[in-house]
Amino acid sequence: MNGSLLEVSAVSVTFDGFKAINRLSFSIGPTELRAIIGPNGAGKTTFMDIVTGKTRPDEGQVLWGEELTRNLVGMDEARIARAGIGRKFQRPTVFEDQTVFANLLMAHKNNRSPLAVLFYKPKRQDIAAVETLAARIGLAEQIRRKAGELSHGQKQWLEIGMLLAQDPKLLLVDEPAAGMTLGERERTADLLKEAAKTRAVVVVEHDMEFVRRLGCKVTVFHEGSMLAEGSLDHVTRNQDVIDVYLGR
Ligand SMILES: Nc1ncnc2c1ncn2[C@@H]1O[C@H](COP(=O)(O)OP(=O)(O)OP(=O)(O)O)[C@@H](O)[C@H]1O
Repeated sequence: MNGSLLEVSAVSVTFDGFKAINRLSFSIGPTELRAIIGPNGAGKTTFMDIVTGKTRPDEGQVLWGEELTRNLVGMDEARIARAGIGRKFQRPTVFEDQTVFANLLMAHKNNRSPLAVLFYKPKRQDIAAVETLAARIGLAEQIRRKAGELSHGQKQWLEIGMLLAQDPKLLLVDEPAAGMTLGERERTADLLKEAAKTRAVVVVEHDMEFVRRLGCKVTVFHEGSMLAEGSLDHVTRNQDVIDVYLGR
């Protein structure tokens, strides 16, 4: 065991002659929280697309598992999701007409059809698991409300909860703090920190105040490669990082 759960090594992707990812290497441990920052077009989304199987790299490996024995390159998105990689996109995608409880139950049963849940009678242990999860994501009091009535921040937590219900080993989260109030950002940071105690969590984020709140190692992407890595203070003192952010 070498301490990594995911190891991306020397991965490249070219779109119409443009190298969006250029010999990128990245690794994360099994219970680690990591923030990825970088200017627009640095390759952050493409990186997540590669890990989740949406985009196939032209070269390189994406090794996965506690012994890093599986190469995810060439596996389809559904298989990668089943292998334990969950992804949260920027916009919440919850079932607005269903309650918080029904949304979480659906995810807990790993059944994406709202109709199936309608005709399914949950067992007592499923109800207890969903209630525990609702409390974990700060929505215990909203459990009977329809998801469509929640605030933007609460919808984001609900979706994080739906992903946690499936117990992924790695959770990829795209700009969770966007559009949130300060209070919601604080709670989101706490939720992600808590989640990373039992799994790996990668957060792509532009909001530096939020990244500071996460208090984790930061990886800076630039032009499809890793430019710097370390604490937020360490990377923001790095001259290359300063130049990139100032556009020099
Ligand atoms: N399907 C595609 N076809 C062509 N070019 C693409 C495609 N996907 C991404 N790109 C290009 O690859 C580069 C990296 O894009 P990517 O979206 O990964 O960056 P990013 O770091 O996520 O940026 P942002 O912070 O703006 O979301 C960009 O120049 C983008 O225009």
